[in-house]
Amino acid sequence: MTISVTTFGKINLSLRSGPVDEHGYHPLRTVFASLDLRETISVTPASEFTLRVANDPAGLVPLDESNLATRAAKLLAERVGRRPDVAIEIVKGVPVAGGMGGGSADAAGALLALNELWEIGLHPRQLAAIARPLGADVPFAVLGGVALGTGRGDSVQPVPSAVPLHFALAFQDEGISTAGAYRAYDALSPRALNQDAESALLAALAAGDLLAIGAELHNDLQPVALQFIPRLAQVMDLATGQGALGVIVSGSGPSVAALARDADHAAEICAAWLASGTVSGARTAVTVTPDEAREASSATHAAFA
Ligand SMILES: C[C@](O)(CO)[C@H](O)COP(=O)(O)OP(=O)(O)OC[C@H]1O[C@@H](n2ccc(N)nc2=O)[C@H](O)[C@@H]1O
Ligand SMILES: Nc1ncnc2c1ncn2[C@@H]1O[C@H](COP(=O)(O)OP(=O)(O)OP(=O)(O)O)[C@@H](O)[C@H]1O
Repeated sequence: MTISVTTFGKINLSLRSGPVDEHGYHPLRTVFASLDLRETISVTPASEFTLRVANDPAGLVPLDESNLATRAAKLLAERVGRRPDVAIEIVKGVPVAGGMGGGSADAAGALLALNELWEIGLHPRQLAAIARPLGADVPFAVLGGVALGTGRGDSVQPVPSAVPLHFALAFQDEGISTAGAYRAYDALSPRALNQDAESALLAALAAGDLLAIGAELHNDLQPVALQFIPRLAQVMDLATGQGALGVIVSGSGPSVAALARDADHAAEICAAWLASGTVSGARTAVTVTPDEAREASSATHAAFA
């Protein structure tokens, strides 16, 4: 029997970070949103653990013990006291090292699929708690939707969002290491977190006010991404010139997200980017509702091999 689940890439509509703590992590307040960039994770009983990754032509995803889906499977097996005797297949849909949480989505997918296959019966909230040591973004990747992340970004509470948000996304060939981005951020001497800095964004999301949402998009890591890849400033200006309602670097970068009025407007921004030669790829994406995320992440099909 094979169990397949879909999990999603994300952007941070708002990301604010305080200075590094004694554990080398940064206290965050971030508003996550799942986008319809899909990772499919399939698990099948096997005599020993194996991992296959499809749709990664450049071979960027590690296949060793550092793979986040492998780590997730082994962590869950250990928690329930069994062998991780499973074959995992991942079909990538999120660009690797683009600041869009693809590896975290794979870890989340492995947890959700194995929870079904091994009939563990944990609630997604319990899986999100188990997921914390795998990475700060993994608890949100388990739950999906639109949510406020605090702590390291790993304490996640859903927030209301009234309308779908259409984005144009611009990708780059080179990646930015998340740890490297936070290290460079420290050199900017960040100040302590303001505890309600995202309240205007949350109000705009609840009201479905696209103009206000666009104006409130914010990323403290953006200056760092622009230092690493100065061309991103041009990419952002191009989207603004096309009438984007707001433009940000996604997470630790280097992907850029431009909020559009609707799907057609998002496609126009992508066309302008592709014509400019400043991006390695571009596509439109829309936010995924909590219901869609929940449905996709509970075993979508169980097929008998
Ligand atoms: C940039 C974001 O994607 C925004 O959601 C996340 O903050 C990063 O989440 P992630 O990739 O799951 O991060 P992890 O795998 O936990 O950590 C990678 C590295 O990022 C840095 N890190 C991450 C999260 C955080 N709150 N503070 C940090 O300083 C640490 O140096 C850590 O060694
Ligand atoms: N299953 C996986 N898929 C992709 N990358 C993985 C995976 N497991 C481990 N990695 C490693 O994690 C690194 C970051 O990959 P990922 O695509 O998750 O980046 P990201 O989207 O920038 O992450 P984030 O937004 O969470 O900071 C990759 O360079 C790769 O070495």
